[in-house]
Amino acid sequence: MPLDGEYGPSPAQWVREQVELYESSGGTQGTTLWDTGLPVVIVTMRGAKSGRIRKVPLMRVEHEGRYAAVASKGGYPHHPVWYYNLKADPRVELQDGPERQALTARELTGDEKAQWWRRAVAAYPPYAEYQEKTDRVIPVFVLEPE
Ligand SMILES: C[C@H](OP(=O)(O)OC[C@@H](O)[C@@H](O)[C@@H](O)Cn1c2nc(=O)[nH]c(=O)c-2cc2ccc(O)cc21)C(=O)N[C@@H](CCC(=O)N[C@@H](CCC(=O)O)C(=O)O)C(=O)O
Repeated sequence: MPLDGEYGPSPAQWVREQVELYESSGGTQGTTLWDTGLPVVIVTMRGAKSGRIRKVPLMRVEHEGRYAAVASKGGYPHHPVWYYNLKADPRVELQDGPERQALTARELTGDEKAQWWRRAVAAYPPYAEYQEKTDRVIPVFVLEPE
């Protein structure tokens, strides 16, 4: 069942604008992190408190049809609030370029997390710097088909 309801745009203009460009272009524009050329996906989820639809751009970390969602938030001391959304309702829709699919989020631990962390850092090396700069252990979810 698709995630529908009232959309709650990000209060961060650069994030809101990236979502708008990505979606309005059918996933042909706004698909990288600024001018880095590194690919971005859009993860749609339900707000844990508001019930509103939230759309969160994340770096694209993909392996054999599954994706990682890295709750780095630039190494800030606190988790991004979307972390709590996924804990409350793991159903997401992921847009990767023009492709959109329903996936389920599962928080990772242990060896599985370590494996996906290596993949994440390979895709976006600053993740390692973010983890260095905070005592917070950056959570990683895998987004996978049901
Ligand atoms: C600012 C806040 O955002 P956040 O959920 O903390 O997420 C912060 C960032 O992680 C988020 O903006 C990411 O998209 C930033 N970001 C990345 N963030 C990452 O953590 N990892 C990435 O790999 C990443 C890549 C990326 C690429 C492009 C880009 O444009 C942004 C990127 C926000 O949107 N707050 C809303 C509420 C959002 C929300 O989900 N509220 C919940 C309540 C949640 C709760 O409080 O429990 C609800 O609706 O019920 C508000 O204040 O109105």
